[in-house]
Amino acid sequence: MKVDAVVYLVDAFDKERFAESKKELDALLSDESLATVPFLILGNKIDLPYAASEDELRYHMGLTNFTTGKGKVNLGDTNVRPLEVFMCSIVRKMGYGEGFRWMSQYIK
Ligand SMILES: Nc1nc2c(ncn2[C@@H]2O[C@H](COP(=O)(O)OP(=O)(O)OP(=O)(O)O)[C@@H](O)[C@H]2O)c(=O)[nH]1
Repeated sequence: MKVDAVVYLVDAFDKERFAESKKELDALLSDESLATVPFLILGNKIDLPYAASEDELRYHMGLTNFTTGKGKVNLGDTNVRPLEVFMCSIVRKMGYGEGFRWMSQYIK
């Protein structure tokens, strides 16, 4: 089975479960069959006042200095896997569009 991309949705409000979520994400990130597959990490529920910020989420997921940049970043002639964090609110229909647009540039 060919996987084009991975979208990983984290509940940014459920801080108690960040460690659990990081563990699952690490397992996917270290899966050899996904080594070159773009990863979109969505931090959901930012409409809630105590939801984690993007920086907090990045930190707790162990992604600080590991994300590859928003906007158009050409990784074509590198073997760097595209990975970015976008914050969103699914109920408010906000934020994930940017994430999916970012991801689409890396899908052949
Ligand atoms: N405030 C808010 N609630 C949301 C959002 N997206 C989903 N929900 C709510 O979250 C609930 C579903 O919940 P989760 O507990 O996140 O679901 P889950 O990931 O399937 O379950 P767990 O594995 O137990 O976390 C529903 O009541 C949704 O309405 C959002 O962007 N903002």
